[in-house]
Amino acid sequence: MAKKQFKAESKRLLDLMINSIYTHKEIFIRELISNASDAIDKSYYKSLTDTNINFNKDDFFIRISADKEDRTLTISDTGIGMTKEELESNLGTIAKSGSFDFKEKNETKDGIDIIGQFGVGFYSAFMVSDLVIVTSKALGSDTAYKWQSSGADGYSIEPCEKETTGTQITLKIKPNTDDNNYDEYLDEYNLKSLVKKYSDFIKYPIKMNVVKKKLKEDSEKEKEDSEKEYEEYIEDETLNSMVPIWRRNKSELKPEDYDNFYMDKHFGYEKPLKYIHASIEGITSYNAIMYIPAKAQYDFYTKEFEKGLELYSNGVMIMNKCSDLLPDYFSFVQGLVDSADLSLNISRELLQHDRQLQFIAKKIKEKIKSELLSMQRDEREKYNEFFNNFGRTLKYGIYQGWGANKEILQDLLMFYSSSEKNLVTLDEYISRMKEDQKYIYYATGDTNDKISKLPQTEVVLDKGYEILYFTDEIDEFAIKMLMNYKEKEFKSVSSSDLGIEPDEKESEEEKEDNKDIFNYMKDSLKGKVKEVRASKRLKNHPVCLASEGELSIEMEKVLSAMPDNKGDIHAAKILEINTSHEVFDKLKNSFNGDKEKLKKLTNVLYNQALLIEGLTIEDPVQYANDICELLQ
Ligand SMILES: Nc1ncnc2c1ncn2[C@@H]1O[C@H](COP(=O)(O)OP(=O)(O)OP(=O)(O)O)[C@@H](O)[C@H]1O
Repeated sequence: MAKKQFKAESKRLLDLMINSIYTHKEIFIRELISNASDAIDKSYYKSLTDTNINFNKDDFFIRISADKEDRTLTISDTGIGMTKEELESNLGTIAKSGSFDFKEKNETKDGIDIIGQFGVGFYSAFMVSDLVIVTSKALGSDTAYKWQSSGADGYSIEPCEKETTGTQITLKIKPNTDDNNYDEYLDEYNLKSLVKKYSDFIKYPIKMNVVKKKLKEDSEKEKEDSEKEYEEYIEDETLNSMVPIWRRNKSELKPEDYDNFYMDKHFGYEKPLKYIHASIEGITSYNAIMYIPAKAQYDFYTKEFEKGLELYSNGVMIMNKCSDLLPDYFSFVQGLVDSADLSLNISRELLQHDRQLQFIAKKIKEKIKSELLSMQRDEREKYNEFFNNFGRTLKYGIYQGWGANKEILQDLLMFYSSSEKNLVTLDEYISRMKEDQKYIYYATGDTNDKISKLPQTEVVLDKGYEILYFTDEIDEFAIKMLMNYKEKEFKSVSSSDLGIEPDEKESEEEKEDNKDIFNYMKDSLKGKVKEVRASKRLKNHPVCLASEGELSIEMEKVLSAMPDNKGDIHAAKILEINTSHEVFDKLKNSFNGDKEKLKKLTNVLYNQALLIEGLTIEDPVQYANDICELLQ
């Protein structure tokens, strides 16, 4: 029997494909099962238009069997089969997809769709086997044919015996190597779990004869457990569950069903906080089930974490983690998407630039947002829990996108409020703003408690304005990207211009009087502050720091803590002195009498202001010495 050569480019492609397209060899099983499922779809489809063909549901199935001794794995189906010519053209030419031809010729009816639209899947068989034998009998044909090939050297076709219509593919599994344990493709347990993993929702039964054990009849009652005897028997088991939960009607499903599915899929070990079920019919149709986990995954904040949703094409899993379906700021979402409309090209593993996929991703993003917003509105406790776990990810989303994600994310943000003593949304803040209030005020610090004691907050609180507490490092950076919310600008309580008129204005005369002393103090601090001036915000405290310009003191703190910090990032600091405080009288007296003492007082006050801000003192020894001397 003469061997035919694969078409020239096919030969190269075959080699490339076997060695590089698929990262996991085990997916060959998914490919062959989905081809089998397609072939059954085609039979079903023919039966819709040809009254001579009866489609009896029970006659259609896929069967897997493994023979360890022979090292063969066989996947057979009762689908449409292939004629000699089809074997030749479908399996002899890589990248010629028979499914695609079929689809072109026949309008899709009755929701039947065909998974394969690109012609490389079958060849994945060569990743695990060095001989592939396909015997096939086409629907309505009397003769069966055998196609066989051991890879790039070509293939042969000859007539053979086969009783039933359909296709049987036998793979001679490769011997084990140091790197690959091919035996696992002959192992019953492993095959079962691969089918579960990749093809659980194929709509036809995938059957396998499975060895089971039962108690021998006479061994049942009398004997002790250890003495009981078992016997093996064979059961024809259906390995897949066939109807995926996401294709079922929402009204049939209970919350427990979603929770169970979450656990079954090992998305997490705890009940999810929320499930989202989306069924979209349109130019691009898809079903999605997504979950907001109750807690961040154990590796969520590590480099190893991989975001993404499982991607199915018509019930066949084509990607374990499709990262293109989720923006980074929703990376905590878990779940899956199934669509029959994905135009798959080259490989099921290379989908990135697919337009349909981008469309689905956009819709999914909007759906997640609207579900989160309704949780925020109707289930505030739950939302708070969500936000405590994942709020930081949303804020990073605003920061990383340089504000581009503002529209989608800003309403999801929450901050602790000085007046509500709870997390509030920006919209809620705005709704409570006083008539004369120009800005959305915020204060930064390590904890809510520390912020509540900041001297800078006094004047804002005195005006009856609410303050948002920023305790996450990212907060102020994210807000800088937002710039404003509903046309209200954000303003740090430490900024030099608060937009609040003080009750008692410093008279021009006083200003002139104090100018010299403040200049002296500034000089004695040797460039550490940009200015020393009378504070308009302090009530009870003698001193505080304010900042001028884009970089705040809090941002300086965060940036200085970065590993690549060179110590050159400094906010423009202003030392504010409360001129109504008795400490100021001491400063004035020293200025007129003992300038050395004023230097010490200035250094102490400056360092106190640093401490209040949570900054470190540059020279603690000097600070301690100055205090000691002043006490003497
Ligand atoms: N079990 C089968 N029964 C009938 N025809 C089959 C079977 N397996 C493969 N074929 C035919 O061989 C063609 C090539 O298969 P192959 O898996 O390489 O590509 P495909 O299924 O079209 O696309 P995909 O890359 O998505 O699998 C198929 O389109 C189909 O016509």
